[in-house]
Amino acid sequence: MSKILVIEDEAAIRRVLVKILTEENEQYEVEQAEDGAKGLDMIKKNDYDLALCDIKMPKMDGVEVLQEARKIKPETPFIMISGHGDLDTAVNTMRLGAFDYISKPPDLNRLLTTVRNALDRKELVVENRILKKKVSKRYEMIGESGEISKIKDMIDKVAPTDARVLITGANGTGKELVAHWIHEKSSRSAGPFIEVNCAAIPTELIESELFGHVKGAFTSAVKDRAGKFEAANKGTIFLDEVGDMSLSAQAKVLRALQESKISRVGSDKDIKVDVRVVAATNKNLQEEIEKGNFREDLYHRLAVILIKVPSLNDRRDDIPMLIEHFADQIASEQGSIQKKFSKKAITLLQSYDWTGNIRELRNVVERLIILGGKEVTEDDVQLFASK
Ligand SMILES: Nc1ncnc2c1ncn2[C@@H]1O[C@H](COP(=O)(O)OP(=O)(O)OP(=O)(O)O)[C@@H](O)[C@H]1O
Repeated sequence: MSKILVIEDEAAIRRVLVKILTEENEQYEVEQAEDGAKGLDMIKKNDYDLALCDIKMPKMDGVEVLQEARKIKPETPFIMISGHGDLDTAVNTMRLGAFDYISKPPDLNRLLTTVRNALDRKELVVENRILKKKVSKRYEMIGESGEISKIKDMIDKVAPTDARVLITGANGTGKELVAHWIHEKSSRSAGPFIEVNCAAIPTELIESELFGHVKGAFTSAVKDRAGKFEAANKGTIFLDEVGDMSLSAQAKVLRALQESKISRVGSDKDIKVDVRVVAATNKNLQEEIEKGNFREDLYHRLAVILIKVPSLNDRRDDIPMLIEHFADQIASEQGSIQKKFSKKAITLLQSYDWTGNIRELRNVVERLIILGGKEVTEDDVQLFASK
């Protein structure tokens, strides 16, 4: 259903417009207002997908209606209807945000095409807004504790520079989120953000994954292929679980960092790359260096800036906000209404041991939303999330 409002003081024209639209498409639900003030009032109270608005009207003219409506419902498109004397004004309303204008008496074809176009665009605008919200919500960094504020400050300072950053912290503390924001807030944000999970790639494939290969470099290399460093050119590469990288891959990464160039496996041709490196690990790299598992020179190259992400147990003040955030996120993912958590339920959750960190907290919130009552209570927590 598309809700359309016709604001027109001339009864005959109003009737014609309503008739044309209702007969054109049974999905059009058309309402009418006989002057500008009434029209604006209806816009305030309802969500219309489109308004058709006459320019010359008593009480409040169409330009005023448009300007006021833009303030309260900017997403509602306006098609202005102009009479003989106000064509210039009609053209000017486009600058004020009107979608289009039609002249009186309305030409049937032009009217219907403009209406269709305006409705299509409205749908796109709304879809786009939902998508954008979804994307930014996924990466929202929730928390106001001293610990998280320090991290946010650090991101703001470090992001605009090209400095390499090493992010440390236990599993599920939000290291990837930090890396994402370093990229987003940098001048490279229009470029790619390429993530490589070094622990998930078999040792024998990591070099080819990072640097690419040429045909014949190894048995399965049937054609030339670019690696992640090349893919991340002009952007950021995020080396997650960097502590799990083989020593030979470490040597190649070191060269890429020192000389800003790489070569594909099986080739000695150098390729220049302009990539910012952000790495993360849950390992204690100092210990790995002592054990001979990690190159000290690479460590110093990577850890120009060190960001330590605290575990959830060290920032319990953020737990209530995180619960609310996840409850909201899960409700919108599942298309259900958001459940509230009682104060006591939140306090109990706040006292738990969250060694599994934020990822574990999110899973618990999801479980409680599915299994708990209308309002998630302390009993629900004890039953379904006891530790
Ligand atoms: N401050 C935060 N606010 C909201 N969500 C968060 C926050 N920190 C982490 N998350 C969410 O928790 C989950 C785990 O975060 P993330 O993947 O960044 O952790 P990680 O430290 O990279 O984990 P791993 O070491 O296992 O790769 C993600 O879904 C992330 O969006």
